Amino acid sequence: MRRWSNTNRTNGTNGTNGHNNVPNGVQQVDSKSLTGTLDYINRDNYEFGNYGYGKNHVKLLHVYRDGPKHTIREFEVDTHLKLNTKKDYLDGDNKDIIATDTQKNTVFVLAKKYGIKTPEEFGLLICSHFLYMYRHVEEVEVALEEYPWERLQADGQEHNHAFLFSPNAIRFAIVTQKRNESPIIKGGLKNLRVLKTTQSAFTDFYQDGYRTLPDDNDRIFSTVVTATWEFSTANGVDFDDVWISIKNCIFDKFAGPPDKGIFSPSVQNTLYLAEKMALDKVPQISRIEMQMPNKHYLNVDMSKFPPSVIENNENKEVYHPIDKPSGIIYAELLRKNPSSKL
Ligand SMILES: O=c1[nH]c(=O)c2[nH]c(=O)[nH]c2[nH]1
Repeated sequence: MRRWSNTNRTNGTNGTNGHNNVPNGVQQVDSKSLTGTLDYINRDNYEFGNYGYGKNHVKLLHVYRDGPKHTIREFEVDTHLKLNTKKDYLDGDNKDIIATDTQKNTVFVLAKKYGIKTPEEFGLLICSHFLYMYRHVEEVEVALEEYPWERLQADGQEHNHAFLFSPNAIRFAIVTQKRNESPIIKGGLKNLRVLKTTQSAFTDFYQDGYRTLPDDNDRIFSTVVTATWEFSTANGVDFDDVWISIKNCIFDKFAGPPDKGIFSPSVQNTLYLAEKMALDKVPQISRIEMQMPNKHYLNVDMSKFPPSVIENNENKEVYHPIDKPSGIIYAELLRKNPSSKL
């Protein structure tokens, strides 16, 4: 391996004979043919793991104008391609490379030609375009993240063309397709931060000499939900509806009814119940995975303060939010027989 250094020795003391960094004892040959020989040996010794290339964060706003009523969708799109040769990597031969700049253009042209309904459908369109247009493309992956625009309401009436950025949750989709195979369509949400002030406990967990955390019968529960689900079909699916339904399953199992709420014995149980409800409610998904970091709000021990400072030291008002460390709870739930629901 070449050693990079900032000294400029040419007298051979660095283990070379002073000419072109050829190791001592090696007969000097034409450097081009030596490189070629080494390449040949290396190709036999090594193989590629994952590889591919593409354009990340292609920003795109699409405006659909239906008379005075306008509808917008704004995305950041990543397109990744895998070609059926590696001559670009191995030989520096660029002939097959569909430039990442071309990939960016493709996103704009397809949005202009066909419009955008949902991130999932736009992802499917981009995948089929690349596979159809270029025989040497073996696999396409398109990841889309949507900007959370909501139509503005004025006096209870929906505005025709003004929108509010409402980052309650970020929607994303990932569509991958290999040549001659069906696409894999995933939908998801992230950054959905929620908190409740009661109806959460954590008790009866493993007791040994390492445990210091006491049982807590009434704690703050806060998390930032990430959920990813996989569709078993695209036929007749209303992808917007599915996204809202699954978000509502999370709210149902986290928050419960507005007056009484719903009791959570642990993050694990709440996560499982939300996933189960999503699989029950949305037959077109085959699996769902969620992550729920436990954003801790620690009780501040007011008993340490003297009565002259604080009278009622039974504290149910003041908590100390802790960023790190944070608990992380995750699980994936799958249908045992994926085709049984459809
Ligand atoms: O809901 C919880 N699950 C845990 O696994 C855990 N661990 C912990 O310290 N607090 C919590 N809370």
